[in-house]
Parts: sequence; structure tokens; C-alpha cells
Amino acid sequence: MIRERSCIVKAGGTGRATQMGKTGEETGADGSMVSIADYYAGKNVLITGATGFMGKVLVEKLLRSCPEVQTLYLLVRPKAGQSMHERVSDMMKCKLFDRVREDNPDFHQKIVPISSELTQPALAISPEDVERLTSCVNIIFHCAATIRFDEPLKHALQLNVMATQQLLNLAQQMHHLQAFIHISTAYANCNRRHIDEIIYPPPVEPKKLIDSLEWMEDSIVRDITPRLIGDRPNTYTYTKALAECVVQRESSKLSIGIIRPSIVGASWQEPFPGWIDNFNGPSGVFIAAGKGILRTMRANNDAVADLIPVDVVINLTLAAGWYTAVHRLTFPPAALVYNCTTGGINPFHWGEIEHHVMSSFKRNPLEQAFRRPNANITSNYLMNQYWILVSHKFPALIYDLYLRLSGQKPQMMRIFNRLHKAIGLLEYFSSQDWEWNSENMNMLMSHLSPEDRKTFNFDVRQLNWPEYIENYCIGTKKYVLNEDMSDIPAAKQHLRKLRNIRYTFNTLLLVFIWRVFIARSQMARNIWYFVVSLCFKFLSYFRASSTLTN
Ligand SMILES: CCCCCCCCCCCCCCCCCC(=O)SCCNC(=O)CCNC(=O)[C@H](O)C(C)(C)COP(=O)(O)OP(=O)(O)OC[C@H]1O[C@@H](n2cnc3c(N)ncnc32)[C@H](O)[C@@H]1OP(=O)(O)O
Ligand SMILES: NC(=O)C1=CN([C@@H]2O[C@H](COP(=O)(O)OP(=O)(O)OC[C@H]3O[C@@H](n4cnc5c(N)ncnc54)[C@H](OP(=O)(O)O)[C@@H]3O)[C@@H](O)[C@H]2O)C=CC1
Repeated sequence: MIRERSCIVKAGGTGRATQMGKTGEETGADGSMVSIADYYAGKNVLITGATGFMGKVLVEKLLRSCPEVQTLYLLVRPKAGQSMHERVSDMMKCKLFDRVREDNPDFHQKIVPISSELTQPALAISPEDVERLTSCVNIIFHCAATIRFDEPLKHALQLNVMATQQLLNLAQQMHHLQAFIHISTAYANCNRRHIDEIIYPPPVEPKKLIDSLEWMEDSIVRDITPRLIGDRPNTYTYTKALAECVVQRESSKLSIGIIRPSIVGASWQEPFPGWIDNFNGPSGVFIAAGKGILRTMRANNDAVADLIPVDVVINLTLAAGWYTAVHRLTFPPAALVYNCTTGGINPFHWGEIEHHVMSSFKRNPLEQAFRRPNANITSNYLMNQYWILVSHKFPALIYDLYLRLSGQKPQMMRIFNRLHKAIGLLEYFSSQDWEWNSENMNMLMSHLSPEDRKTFNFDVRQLNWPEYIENYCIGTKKYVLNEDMSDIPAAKQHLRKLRNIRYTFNTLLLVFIWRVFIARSQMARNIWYFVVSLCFKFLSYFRASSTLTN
């Protein structure tokens, strides 16, 4: 149980002893509150979802900025024919860890993978590992989740809610646990316009839902899912809301912090600008636009694009872990919620994003683009449908015809169908505005020392959006698509070729229209001559009137 009355924590390699003050705050020898890095020194940290996008950045930052941390226990499952050890060792080889590798080539010694499948009973952790974890873990970061918007409800419930409950059960057996940090999402309550840093009543009692879905066939669950999720857009936001409620229920027994990031994007500063490794959220949209595939999407130009860089989220998460732990005895029995968003502090809009993404991909084009990047967003449904037909389906049809004629397998229509499915799922988030209260983020910032504010910076007022978007787009090119920056001249040359193809195509189309309609029909010819003579008359009138005025 973690709500111990007092405790002495040996601050690892710094040799600095920290102790619980009367208020429950962990203080240094001089009575001041320990810094974040000093707090993590000597601590054993358990992380779920460490192989995911945010988990990796969390592991990297802990190792780099809290070098005295004792051990990171990562709950990992084997996947795609790779053992858990192979997966973790591959992860540590990735470029994200370059800076840590430079500082400490032996950093891998601090990482201990623990085999776990979160959807299995007791998280499928072996009894020996349970023993090990319960005897030494000091802080838990729970990042694992399914973030797919089309996840069947049963599976989303299993992973996002039931696994969270099981992890909380495990946490309660831990003898030295000081904080449990749960990663939620700012959109857990997206059925509300204004979202405070509180846990709202759940749409349904989680336990009752779990019990009733257990005996139901998948097809029945699929049929009733829209009724269950109600005014939420998908099973993801719905189950994340239920998970918050499950976490909240344990807050009388554990010290809990809940982080609610909005749309997590590439890194802003750390470990280097623009790091991103997936197609989720806006990244896939940016890439599709940069490749010239996506030309239109439904989004509101004036709606706030609540993107938040991944390093900001992780800095806040680590600071929240520190704050939750050092204040654990003074907390009321309620989880502290941190809305981790940018919209209320440093707003930027989808229209501006579109402009900067497009100009960035013109300066730094992606290789082998399908067409020149020129995506436009519109909130008008009919307009969007029109452009989908003209700019997506028609070119896809022509290209597939070309592939067929040249003996290759047609593929463009299939790509567009998948793209339409993906953007259809994202439109809900790009067409509306939300307002998040972020007082706890400000409160947390005010508790940091000037040094910690620099090392664990989450002050998004300093974020320069155009520069961030430029680095984000370059990041998708370098780290998601593995394209080389030295190939940019060739990519530009390819875009010039595409432009010439378009000019030639448009000219041929004009000639074709001329031949079919104008040259063959007397009426079309008459209309044509009428339009031309009207233009001529207008030009002559315009010229004559401008001569008179002179
Ligand atoms: C310039 C214009 C500016 C426009 C501005 C407008 C931008 C609007 C953006 C709005 C974003 C809103 C996000 C809201 C986030 C809520 C926050 C969160 O809490 S939660 C976090 C947010 N959560 C999410 O974002 C999850 C959303 N994603 C999903 O739910 C699913 O991926 C899916 C249903 C879209 C596709 O399912 P399915 O068809 O089964 O396909 P698989 O998944 O199996 O992937 C197959 C392959 O395709 C790849 N790939 C994937 N996506 C894209 C893409 N967009 N494109 C290209 N490729 C993509 C994928 O890598 C994979 O490759 P490989 O491994 O085979 O090589
Ligand atoms: N990305 C975003 O925009 C946002 C994310 N969030 C939240 O942040 C957290 C992390 O998201 P993100 O890093 O983007 O997600 P990812 O999909 O990149 O990572 C998910 C992680 O969960 C693990 N996981 C999934 N299923 C299981 C399982 N059955 N057993 C064990 N581990 C499992 C994955 O492991 P494996 O590699 O084995 O699949 C992976 O490590 C989530 O809680 C999400 O809700 C909140 C707001 C926005």
C-alpha cells in the first residue's frame, strides 16, 4: 500500500538522502523540495506501452534527464514473431535513443523487460515477476492502450478499461509505490464543449458493461455499439472515459495523476525537433497531403487545432509523477487531472496548419509524390464530395487504368478507399472546437524550480507554430518515411515533371473538348463565337475608355 505515513528514500547515485517532510513533501537535506531528476534517482519505474509512440519518448527522457534512475521495468508482449527481448533491443537501437547512447552507452542495463499481455488475466505476468515488481516499484506510468478509432468495443474495453483495472490491482500490492500516472486523452469527454480537470460521471457503470458484454456474441456487440457510445464518435474515446472512472475509484488507496493530452504530434525540441514514428492522427494526413494523394478533407479552417508536441506531454507526465509522489500524503483522496492542451494557451487553427503544411512540403518535398502537394480543407460537405470525385477518384481511376494497360496491378483506388476511411474517422476532431481548462498544468509549472522548468519544459506559450509544423513535416519525411534530405533536389525535379504532365494533360483535355463539342456541332460553334466576340467587344470597350481617360 502506498499511503505510508513516512518514508526515507535513498536518492540513488547522487548520494543525496531525501525524506518525507511533515506535509508529506519529499524534501532535500536543506528542507527544499527535491528536483525532478533527484526524485527519480534510485527509483524503480514501471511503464506500460513503452514500445508505443509516447512510451518510447518517456523511456528516452527518463534515461537522459534522470540518469540516476534505478531500473525501468517495461511490460512488453512478444509480437509479429519477435520475442519481447528482441523488441526492446530493437527499440533501443532506434535513432530516438542516440543522445542517451552518447551520454551513457550502457543505458540498456537499466531496462528490464517483463513479459505481459495486458488483455490476459492478471496481465499474464509470471508469479516471479509479480513478486519482483511488488517488492520494488516506486512509480507506474500506464501508457498502453488501443488508440484505434475502429476498435471493436469488446477489445477496446478489455485493453483500455479491464487492463487498467488489473494494473491498479497490481499497484495496490506494491509495497513502495508512490505514484500511479495514467495517460488518458483530452477527448475522453469530447461529448462536452468545455472540459474541466475533473472526472465526469461515466456514461455507464464500467463493471456492469463488462459483465453484460462478456456473454454477448461479437455480432450483437457490434450492433449495439452505436447505442452504447451515444454522442461519442468512437469506442476509443468511450473506453478512455470509462478507464478514467476506474482509475478515480482507486484514488483513496493510491496517489494518482491523470494526464489528458490532446492530439499528440512530433517532438518540439527533444531529443531533437520533429521526431515522429507513426501515421496516427495528423501525421498520416500530412504525409498523404505531402505525397499529393490527399487533396481535400473536411475540417473547419477556423477551429483550433489542438496539437501538442510529444516531448511536452512527456515532460508534463514526468513532472506530474514527481508532484504526485512528493505530495502524496497531502492529497485529498482524488486523482489530480491535467488537461495537456495548447488551444487555450497558444491557439493555432486548422486553416493555418493547412497553409504551413503545404508550404513546408513545397520547400521539402516528399519523394515520388503522386501529384503536386495541394490540399485544401473545407467545412462544406458537398464541396468536399465534389473535390473527392474530381481530385481523388478521377485521378485514381486514370492511374489505375494506366497501371492495368502497362500490365501492373491497379492499386490507387484501394489506397484512396483506405485514406477516405481514415480521414472519415478524423473529421469529427478537425471540424469542431473544444475548450479545456488547464489550471493544473499551470499550477504544476509554478511548483517547478527554474532549472526543472528548463529540463522538463511544458510551457507551450513559447511554441512557434510555423517552425514546429516545418520540423513536423520534415520529421515525417525523415523518420516515418525514412527519406533522405539529400534527395530533395530530385524530389523537386519530380514535382516539376508532375507539373509539366498536368499542363500537357490540361492542354490535351482542351483540345479534346474542342474536337468533340465545338468542331462537330454548329450550335456549340455559334456559342463559342458568341463568347469570343463578347470578350473581344469588352476588350475593345475597355481599351477605348482607358485611351479617353488618358
Ligand atoms: C494538409 C492538410 C491539413 C489538414 C488538417 C486536418 C488534419 C486533421 C487531423 C485530425 C486528427 C485528429 C486526431 C484526434 C486524436 C484524438 C487523440 C487521441 O487521443 S488518440 C490518437 C489518435 N489515434 C489515431 O489517430 C488512430 C487512428 N487510426 C485508426 O484508427 C486506424 O489506423 C484506421 C482505422 C485509420 C486505419 O485502419 P486500417 O485500415 O486497419 O489500417 P492499419 O491501422 O492497420 O494500418 C495499415 C497501414 O496503413 C498505415 N496507415 C494508417 N493510417 C494511415 C494514414 N492516415 N495515412 C497513411 N497510412 C496510414 C499504417 O501505418 C499501416 O502501415 P503498415 O504497418 O501496414 O506498413
Ligand atoms: N497518440 C496520441 O495522439 C494520443 C495518445 N493518447 C494516449 O497516450 C497513450 C499512448 O498512446 P500512443 O503511444 O500514441 O499509442 P501507441 O499505439 O503508439 O502505443 C500503444 C502501446 O500500448 C501497447 N499495447 C497495446 N496493446 C497491448 C497489449 N494487449 N498488451 C501489452 N501492451 C499493449 C503497445 O504495445 P505493442 O507495441 O506490443 O503493440 C504500445 O506499446 C494511450 O493511452 C493513448 O490513449 C492520448 C492522447 C493522444
